Formats: sequence, C-alpha cells, structure tokens
Amino acid sequence: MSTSSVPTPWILGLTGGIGSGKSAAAQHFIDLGIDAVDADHAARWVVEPGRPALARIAEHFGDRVLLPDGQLDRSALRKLIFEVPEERRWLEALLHPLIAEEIRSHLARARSPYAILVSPLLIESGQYSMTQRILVIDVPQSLQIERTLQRDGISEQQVQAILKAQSSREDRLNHADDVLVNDRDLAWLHSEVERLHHFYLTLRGGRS
Ligand SMILES: CC(C)(COP(=O)(O)OP(=O)(O)OC[C@H]1O[C@@H](n2cnc3c(N)ncnc32)[C@H](O)[C@@H]1O)[C@@H](O)C(=O)NCCC(=O)NCCS
Ligand SMILES: Nc1ncnc2c1ncn2[C@@H]1O[C@H](COP(=O)(O)OP(=O)(O)OP(=O)(O)O)[C@@H](O)[C@H]1O
Repeated sequence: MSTSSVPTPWILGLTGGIGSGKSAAAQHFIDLGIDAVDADHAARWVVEPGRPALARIAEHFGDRVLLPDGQLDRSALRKLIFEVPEERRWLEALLHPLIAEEIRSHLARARSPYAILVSPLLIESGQYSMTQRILVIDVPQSLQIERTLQRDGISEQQVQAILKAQSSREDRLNHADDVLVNDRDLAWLHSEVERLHHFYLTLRGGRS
C-alpha cells in the first residue's frame, strides 16, 4: 500500500543548552505519542565503527581518540574539542552535514501529528531550517551547571567550556516561538509539555 496519502507532520525544533532538560521534555512528548529525532543520537550513529567519519577523526586526532575495541573514545574527544575551538570547528564541519542527513531521513519517516527535532545546536548548526516552530527549554545557568554536574561525571571547568561553545541564553530566546522555563520539578516540566502538546495539536503547519 502506498503511504503517499499520509500527511507529512510539521516539525517542532526543541532546543536549549547543555543540561537544560531537552531530553526529559522530549521523553514526555514521546510518551504522548509524538515522534522525535535527537541530534545527539544522530551524532553517535555517524561515528559508529566502520563509518567513514570515524576513520577521518582517527586520521586527524590520532589513536588517542579510539578505545581498544575501535569505538570512538567520546570522553577523550570531548576534552580535545572543548579545549581548542579550531578542533571543535573541524569536527563540526565534518559531522554536521552527516548529522543533518541522518535527521532528515528519520524525520521523513515520522507519522505523528507533528514531530520533534531535539538539538542542543539547533540554531548554531542551521538545523532550524528543517523546522517550522522553535521551543526553547530555558533554565538559569546556575541550574544548568548543577544538573549537568549531577548527571555527568565531568568537571565544572569542562561544563563551562561547553557552555562557552554554545549560543547564549539570550540569543536562543530571540529565536523562540515558545519558551518552557524548566526551573521547577519534573512534574512541572511534564505539565508544561502537556499544555504545549495540546496547543501544538491545534496548529496547522506549526502556525495558528
Ligand atoms: C564531543 C563528543 C564526542 C562528546 O560526546 P559525549 O558522549 O560526551 O556527549 P554528547 O554527544 O552526549 O553531548 C552532550 C552535550 O554536549 C554539548 N555538545 C556536544 N557537541 C557540541 C558542540 N559541537 N558544541 C557545543 N556543544 C556541544 C551538547 O549540549 C550535548 O547535548 C560529542 O558531543 C560530539 O561528537 N560532538 C560533535 C558533534 C556535535 O556537534 N553534536 C551536537 C549535536 S548536532
Ligand atoms: N525539572 C527538573 N527537575 C529535576 N531534574 C531535572 C529537571 N529537568 C531535567 N532534570 C534532570 O537534569 C538533567 C539534565 O536534563 P536532560 O538530560 O534532559 O538535559 P539535556 O538538555 O537533554 O542535556 P544535553 O544537552 O546535555 O543532552 C537530567 O539528569 C534530568 O533528569
């Protein structure tokens, strides 16, 4: 049977800085039946062993970024790219087009009334051009740092370096159609996601 009669969903871009709560918010949209593609997941698929990008990375940075089993040593690469901005830009130039391709092909298979692209770099990477509406998850920077330190085993210095590589809170908010302020508990986050979900179901093509 042809699927050409199934309408393509409009795309909501969901963004926010490191540790803002994008994944927690996205999981609740998924629980409500919405299809979501996560740019951080796409970034992992494109460097799986055997894929050309991993060979390019090893060629450029050397074996220090490979684990004994041949997988990418993510922690080693993280340290390198957030210490040296030119190395981060080199990696982004290699990976962002591949990540965008993965995202596009996954979004094309989405079948819910609208679908979500979750990305920390939605604005910086130009991925917002694949979306019709932008939801920013906003938290004060102190909470962002506190939640990231609690979740990941990395130093505060590294979190600061990652924050520096991302858009400012102000810049992100300038691009927002909707803002979810995630400065309370998870029950609040879920109730805000539900409120937005009911609103999004009323929109056509992402606009009222
Ligand atoms: C450096 C890598 C190997 C570290 O991997 P690790 O498993 O530790 O972290 P993970 O990929 O889950 O990312 C965690 C968070 O770091 C931040 N982050 C990742 N890459 C970047 C970047 N290039 N610039 C700014 N922040 C970034 C984001 O907030 C992201 O949510 C990895 O982040 C990577 O390959 N980054 C380059 C690709 C990229 O730009 N990905 C972002 C999505 S487009
Ligand atoms: N409202 C909240 N109350 C308490 N903890 C929260 C809340 N929102 C998120 N968290 C927790 O904060 C941490 C960061 O959230 P999450 O992983 O969703 O952020 P993220 O924006 O996806 O981060 P990254 O950009 O690093 O992928 C997680 O451990 C999550 O469970």
